[in-house]
This record gives sequence, C-alpha cells and structure tokens, in this order.
Amino acid sequence: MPPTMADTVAEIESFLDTGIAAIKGLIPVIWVQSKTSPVQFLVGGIVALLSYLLLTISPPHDPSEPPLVKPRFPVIGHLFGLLNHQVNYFSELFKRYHLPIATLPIGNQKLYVIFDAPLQQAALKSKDMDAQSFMVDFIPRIFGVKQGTIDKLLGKDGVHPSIMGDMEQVFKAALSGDNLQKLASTTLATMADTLNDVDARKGTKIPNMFLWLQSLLSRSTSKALWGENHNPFKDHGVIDALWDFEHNMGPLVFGFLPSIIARRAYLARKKVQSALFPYFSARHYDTDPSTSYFIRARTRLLKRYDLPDDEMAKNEVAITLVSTTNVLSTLFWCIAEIWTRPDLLQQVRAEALLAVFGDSQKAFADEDMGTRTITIPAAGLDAKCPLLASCFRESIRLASQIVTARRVLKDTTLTDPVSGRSYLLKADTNVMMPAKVVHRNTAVWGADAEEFNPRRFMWEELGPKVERQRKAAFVPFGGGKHMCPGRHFAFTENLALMAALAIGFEIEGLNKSKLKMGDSKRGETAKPLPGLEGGQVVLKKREGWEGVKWEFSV
Ligand code: HEM
Repeated sequence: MPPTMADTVAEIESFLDTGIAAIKGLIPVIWVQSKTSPVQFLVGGIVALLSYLLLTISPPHDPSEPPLVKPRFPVIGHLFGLLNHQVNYFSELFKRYHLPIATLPIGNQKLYVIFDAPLQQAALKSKDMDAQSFMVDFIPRIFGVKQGTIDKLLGKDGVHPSIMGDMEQVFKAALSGDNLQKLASTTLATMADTLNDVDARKGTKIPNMFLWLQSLLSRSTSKALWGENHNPFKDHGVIDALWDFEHNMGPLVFGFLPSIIARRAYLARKKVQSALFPYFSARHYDTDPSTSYFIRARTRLLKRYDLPDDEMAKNEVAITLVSTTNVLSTLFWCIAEIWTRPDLLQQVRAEALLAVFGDSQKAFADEDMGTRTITIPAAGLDAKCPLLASCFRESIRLASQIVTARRVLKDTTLTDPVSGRSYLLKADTNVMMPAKVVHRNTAVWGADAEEFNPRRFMWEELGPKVERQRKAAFVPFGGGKHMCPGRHFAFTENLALMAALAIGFEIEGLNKSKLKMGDSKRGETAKPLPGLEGGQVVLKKREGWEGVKWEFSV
C-alpha cells in the first residue's frame, strides 16, 4: 500500500532529525580525535562547519507551501539527482514520498514539483503562472537569438506589446478548421507519394525504422509548412542538420562559448539558419501561395515586431522541430507496438478496412485490388478506429516524458480540485510538471501502468467512470492557454498513415528484442536507444494490394 501523506511527512521529518543528530554527534567525535591529531581535528572541523552551513542555508519554507522534501545530500542533493537521473528523478521522488506536490530546496532556491494530474491542470490554468520567463532564459541560448529580440517579443522594450496573446491566436487558427485541413492534406500527400513509391515486388528496405520515419515526417511536414516551391528543408542535409541540432542541443543551455562547448549543435543550427535566411529575405512566406497559413501568419506577426531576417532565421528553427519531434517518437512507438503483435495487427487491420470500405470490407479482404486508387478518409478516424486510436494514445502515454514548466508570478494559492487541499506557491519560484509520473501512476492506470496495453483507451469497453479518470490523468499536451495546438494535427496524420500501412502493407523483420525505449534527457518524448530501433525491416505491399495507389482525404 502506498504511504499516506502523514507517513511521508513523518518520514521526511525523521530523516531530517537523523541528519541533524548525525552532525551534532560528530562534534564530540572530532573533539576526541583532536587530542591525537590536530590535522584530523582541522579537517573534521571544516567538515562539521560546512555541513552546518549546508543545513542552514536552505530557503525559507512556509507550512502552507507544498511539503518540503529535503535532499538526502544537503543543499545540492536534488540538483545532483536531476543531473544524474534527469526526468526519472521526479519518478523516484514520487515513488519515495507519494506526494501530490512538493517543494524541493536547491541551494537557497526552491522548486515546486507537481506530481498529481488535477493539480497540474489547475496550475496550467492559473493566471498567476507563466511560461514566458523560460523563453527569456532559454531561447537566446538555444536558438542564438539576441536578447533584444526576446525583449521586443515579450513587450519589454517599451515599444511593442507582448506578442504572446496574438501568437496563441495564430497557433489556434493555424491548427484548426480549414488551415488544419490544408496542412494535414498536404502532409499526407507527401506520405502517400512515399507509400506509392514502394517497389511492388521487393518492397522498400529500411535499415532503421526510426530514421526512416524521421525523414518521412520531416519531408512531409516541412513541405506542408513552408510551401512546395521554396521549402528550406528541401535539401535533406538541412533536415539532417535539424535533427543533429535537436539531438545535441543540451550543452547550449549553459549559455557560454556555444561554438566550443556545444560545437555539434552550434554548427548544425548554423546550417539550418543559413537555409532559413534566404526564405525570409526573399519574402517567400508572402509570395508563394503554397505556404501554410501557419508560417505566413506567424511570420507576418513576427515582422510587426521589426525582427530582421537573420533573427527570423534563428528564431524559426523551432517551428519545424515543434511540429515533428513529439510526433516522431509517438508514431514510432505505436508502429513498433502494433507491428510486433500479429494478433493486434489483424484487429487494427480489420477495423481500418471497415472504416475505409464500410460494410464491403469482407469482400475486399481476399480480393486482388488491381490498380485501384484507395482513399483513406483521415478526418474522423479517431472515432472510426477506436483500437488504433487507443494504441496511439497508449504510445503517447508511455513515451511522453514532457516536463511542462511555469514560473509563479505572484504569491498564489493552488487548490486540488479533487481533494480540496490548498497550497501556497510563492512568487518567482519555478514549477515543474512531469507527465511521466502522472502517466505511470498505478493508482490511475493499474498495476500494469509500465506496460503497453492496446485497449487501455477503449472507452466503450471501460465505461464512463474509468474514461473520466483516465482522461484527467492523460496530460501529454500540457494544458491551459499553451496547451499543444498541434494535437489534432498529430492525431489526423498519424492515424491516417497507420491505417494505410495496416490495410495495404507488411513491415517485415521488426524485431521486438531490438526495441528499447530510452530515457528522455530534456523532457521530450522518449526515443528508442541507439541500435535498438527495431533492426532492419522491409516495408512490403500486401499480396493482392501491390498495384494500389494510395491517397488521403482530409
Ligand atoms: C504527439 C505529438 C505532440 C505532443 C506530445 C506535443 C506536446 C506539446 C506540449 C507538452 C506542449 C507545451 C504545452 C504547455 O506548455 O503547456 C506543446 C506546445 C506546442 N505544440 Fe505540441 N505536441 C505534439 C505535436 C505537435 C504538432 C504536430 C504541432 C504542430 C504542427 C505542435 C505544435 C505546438 C505548438 C505551436 C506549441 C506551442 C503552444 C504555445 O506555446 O502556445 N505540436 N506541444
């Protein structure tokens, strides 16, 4: 049975008492030793003094703040824990203390960590917390834009108002209604070309499924975003540089000597920025009609903030990344889980056939399809293919290691909508909300929370109570006003692609023993470990479906 809050607080207190007693106990020992060795006395004295200082410089803590979780090693223990275990450190703390929210002292600073889904959602909806502060700190370091550019965008230059509200509107408009439909149909058209290019007899040899999907998603999404004619990512070298940057950007957060300490990411970023610069200076976003609303509206808005083209090129490296990174890993895991379970694949296939052909699916099951054109209706597949959609949600649940971050703007009280318990959060403190802890909480997901269960999101089978509980604990897209606006796009493109793959293709050779999820370093969606991406596979057209031409309607 998990410990209660009272047990946990008692455990924390007893741990602290033991620590202080140990330090106090050292003093007579040092004194005794001093009789024989002055050097030992000196060293011991320094140790005791340092330990005393370490135990007393912790930040003030109000009892109405979230419970204090002192590190096992004073002062810097949590920092070491985070550096050492990254996102998993939050999971370890949750396993140890089972708290809904905690205060972690780090040096003389503190950090709040929210482990509980309803509390996370309450925090994401709070007007007294924002995400901007992180932009100020990290965007110049990660993307190399000037501090002045960020000041303009956040309205700190005394000339411009903050861009945030208008940008949220651009995101919402760009990823809904007609704009979403156009973006999804252009993306899926490139995917259809790739499926149609698969050799009818030999298939397509894929040495690494993850990299193959990375290329497919980058090519199709970038073309849909930036337009067909002047897509800066047309050259595959630029796509490779984008992922090289993504993979190696970690040391850029230190913010000094990037060309030395983060050389690989720095050079890759430079290559992507050099490809974006001519796009902005030639104003293709305005003149090329195939440019997406997303890029056109966002660029026009940024231009109202007087961003020169080189700053535009730096800042906009983020766009293709945000539109593909999380999709890539979740799509990969979903394919890996389905295509390594023959029974599940059969069920997904039957469901997709029914969604595409209606009642006539039985007639098609063994028929030679000749050179027919088959259109996958991408819109509405979520409802028509509940098993496939459940598998996709389950892949997102397990792969999502996102840590959503906010900063408290002024002292505020956060109330857990379920337990009714309130916590005081102090101004200027950072708040971290790890999705992995919520997504693997056995109290919500059951004893098999660490396992892939294809039917975990089959609402009709589970009933409304479980549906409500699980929906509340499914938080991969963040929440509040910054909730991922691309989630509908992600569902549309992924379900449609997988439906086509299930109906018309086999993925031969996908090897379960060569698949392993890695731990996310920066709180992104988890990738497979290098060398454990499922091995070499062949994407083959199914017998009788060799001549089919694929297309998608949205
Ligand atoms: C499975 C796929 C995806 C996952 C798990 C995901 C997750 C997230 C998360 C956690 C956030 C931050 C929310 C917050 O701070 O509260 C976010 C923001 C965002 N996502 Fe996604 N995302 C996905 C796909 C996409 C796609 C396909 C697009 C675009 C085509 C996209 C565009 C964005 C944008 C523009 C934001 C920033 C929103 C803002 O700051 O207002 N995402 N996403």
